Amino acid sequence: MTLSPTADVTSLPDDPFSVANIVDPYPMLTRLRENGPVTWLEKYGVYAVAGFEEVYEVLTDFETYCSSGGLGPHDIRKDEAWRPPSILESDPPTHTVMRRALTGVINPSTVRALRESFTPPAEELADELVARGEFDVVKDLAEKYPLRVFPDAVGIPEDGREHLLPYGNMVFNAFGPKNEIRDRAFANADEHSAAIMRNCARENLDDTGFGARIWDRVHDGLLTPEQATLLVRALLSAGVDTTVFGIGNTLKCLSQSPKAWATLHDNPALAKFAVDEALRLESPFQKFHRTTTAAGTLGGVDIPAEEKILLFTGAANRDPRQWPDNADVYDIERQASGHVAFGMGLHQCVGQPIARLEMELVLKALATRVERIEPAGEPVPIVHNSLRGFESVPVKVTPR
Ligand SMILES: O=C(O)c1ccc(-c2ccccn2)cc1
Repeated sequence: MTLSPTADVTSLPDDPFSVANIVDPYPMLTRLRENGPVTWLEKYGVYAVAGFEEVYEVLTDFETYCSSGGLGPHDIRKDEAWRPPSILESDPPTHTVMRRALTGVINPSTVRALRESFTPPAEELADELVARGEFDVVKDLAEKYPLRVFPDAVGIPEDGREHLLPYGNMVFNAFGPKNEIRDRAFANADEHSAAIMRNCARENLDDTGFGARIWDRVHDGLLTPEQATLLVRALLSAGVDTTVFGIGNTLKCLSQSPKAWATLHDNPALAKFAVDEALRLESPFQKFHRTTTAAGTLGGVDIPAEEKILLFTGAANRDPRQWPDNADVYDIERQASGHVAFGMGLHQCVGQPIARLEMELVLKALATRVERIEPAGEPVPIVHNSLRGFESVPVKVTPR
């Protein structure tokens, strides 16, 4: 039951899940930020939060704004969840043991060990594509590279990997309303889910990957078999689509900024800054929900308990109050760190070091081989309920 909004919140009729607002979200996001700290979205009966300060407050106050209601617009504790909840849809104390297990397996030191095996595929792909001179950043690189390295790092079999992108597409579209976009993603849901769940079982995981390391924590009593299964599912849910979009969005920004590419080409060590600025400007993960556990106020606006808050992390990352000089412009020299593209606080992305390694290696492989990159056609945005990315980003490259 959705209570009517309290007196001091203003309403907007905008539909953040309309095709128009997905294809070009930024005018609407500016309207939301300028409308005030919290906006009542009449169409969905949720409170929209788009300013950096308020988004940051919601992300870091996990007690008032909980995750166990799920990241979609309906509370999964009241409506049927489409799949058993896992670490993403959990709060302390349940969350604590799963997070401890996962960070024991995936952390800067275990990810550093991946650099050696993650580098050759990036360089082979870069060699191939630079030789071609013209290619599609998304179809020929962003959708290929993560699938060359990440499934092996988790330790899943070759068989069934074609379900990874479609499954991630379901997971992330499920953070939006039950609309056509979500329905299309769920067209072959059972087939994708069955294939992914098979690869979460210990017997289907090789002995060297992240999956087996998670299962080790069952043998030492930290996790139940159900928790281990769901943590491997978390890796397979979250570890592909987001990095595909991260690579695509970063190269889309760079292909449209000759100055930025020249700076990166002259100093490939700037790859990290090029990535952070792209994740700020075109955040792959644009929006998702939290649920209030008690009545409170946010930015001076009263919000009742058990209400859904729609967090626009993509809008927060473009807040001019946080990035004063031209927040809407790609500037590789900008100090973009501090953005919320990987979330913030308790649920901050565990896979962040893996995603960063993948994006850094792809950028360095291209930056050392390519003198100039330029658009060879208009990028085509993907129509998606929570992720921002492109179907295609055609480019033309001039070898060094
Ligand atoms: O526990 C899961 O299944 C799960 C965990 C994390 C995510 C996620 C969401 C947004 C960005 C990156 N990761 C999705 C699913």
